[in-house]
Amino acid sequence: MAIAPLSSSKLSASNSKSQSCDAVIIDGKQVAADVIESVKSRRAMADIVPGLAVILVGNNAASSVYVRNKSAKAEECGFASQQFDLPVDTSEQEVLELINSLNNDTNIHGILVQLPLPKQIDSHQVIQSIAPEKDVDGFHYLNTGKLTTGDTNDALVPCTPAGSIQLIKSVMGASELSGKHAVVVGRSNIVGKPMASLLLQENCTVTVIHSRTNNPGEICRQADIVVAAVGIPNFIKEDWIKQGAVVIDVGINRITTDEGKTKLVGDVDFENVRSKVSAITPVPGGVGPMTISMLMQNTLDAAIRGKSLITKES
Ligand SMILES: NC(=O)C1=CN([C@@H]2O[C@H](COP(=O)(O)OP(=O)(O)OC[C@H]3O[C@@H](n4cnc5c(N)ncnc54)[C@H](OP(=O)(O)O)[C@@H]3O)[C@@H](O)[C@H]2O)C=CC1
Ligand SMILES: Nc1nc(=O)c2c([nH]1)NC[C@@H]1CN(c3ccc(C(=O)N[C@@H](CCC(=O)O)C(=O)O)cc3)C=[N+]21
Repeated sequence: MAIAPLSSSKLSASNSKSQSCDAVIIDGKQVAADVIESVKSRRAMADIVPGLAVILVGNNAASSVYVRNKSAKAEECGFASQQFDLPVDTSEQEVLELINSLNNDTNIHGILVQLPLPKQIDSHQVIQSIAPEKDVDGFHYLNTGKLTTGDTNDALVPCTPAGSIQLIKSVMGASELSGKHAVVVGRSNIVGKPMASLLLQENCTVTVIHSRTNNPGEICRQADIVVAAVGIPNFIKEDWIKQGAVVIDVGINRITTDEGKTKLVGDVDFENVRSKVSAITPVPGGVGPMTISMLMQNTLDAAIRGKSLITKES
């Protein structure tokens, strides 16, 4: 197994293709750690303490783990992190009031509401109530609008797609990405759609597959780049993949093995697909750690922009 360290991150096309029998397993933990190092040094240079508020409603076990990981990483970066654990029966109004107070809190630069929310709360209303400049998930209309129009200079871009692009760029130069056929499997607002927008911006030819797509395997087989964000284990099979493709597995699925153990797997049949690809992300250790790193990057960017606005106004 070849692990791609960041030092060899810009593998050339010929390089990656010659490894088609021995795929590069993209080391998401390493790329994510490099992003964190850059966040730490930029934070120190800017001499600010970014404030990140993470709101968790209810006690979903997986969500609690993610939220704890986010808060721990924020502290490691020198941020002030505040975690709000609200009971499962919290009303929408109570969440909106909390967000309103965080929107007005000058020590808070980033607000994240962990999804999914309990059914009495309309997640759409909640997300749109976050001040766009503090929307570090990049889910507010202003940020999604900026992304789809290509106005990404001061947009907050959704963390998972932003991290996935960075992983693709760790094995493919920007010029190589241009003109490639990228197939995104999944069209959610948090992964599939923003992923397609980012790939378009990299001049890829983009196809999005969803649950109503006819002949998904046939389409996927044409892809130079496959991004899988479906939520179904082993959804992407070996015969869906073109020789030498780059495969990014966003899926996070908890399955029970024959031995009765819980295991984390992606959406790609990793063991059978890996022999065909030039590069592939593992689960765990692929996109997941990048999501958290990009959240830290977005929070720092939001804090730096907030500071420069205050300086300009004063
Ligand atoms: N690694 C990370 O950091 C993150 C991982 N995830 C993981 O990524 C996966 C996707 O998440 P998310 O986008 O939120 O999930 P959603 O459930 O919101 O979206 C799933 C998408 O897959 C499509 N889909 C479902 N079944 C099929 C099918 N049979 N054929 C083709 N397409 C299908 C759906 O199509 P349709 O729209 O037609 O229903 C939908 O667009 C999950 O495993 C999630 O846990 C999510 C966020 C971050
Ligand atoms: N508002 C909001 N923003 C999100 O970004 C968001 C969300 N809600 N709800 C849930 C999904 C899922 N998600 C993950 C983040 C990190 C890992 C991650 O770090 N995964 C590790 C493994 C962690 C483990 O062992 O469980 C890995 O893949 O290596 C996974 C999934 C963010 N999401």
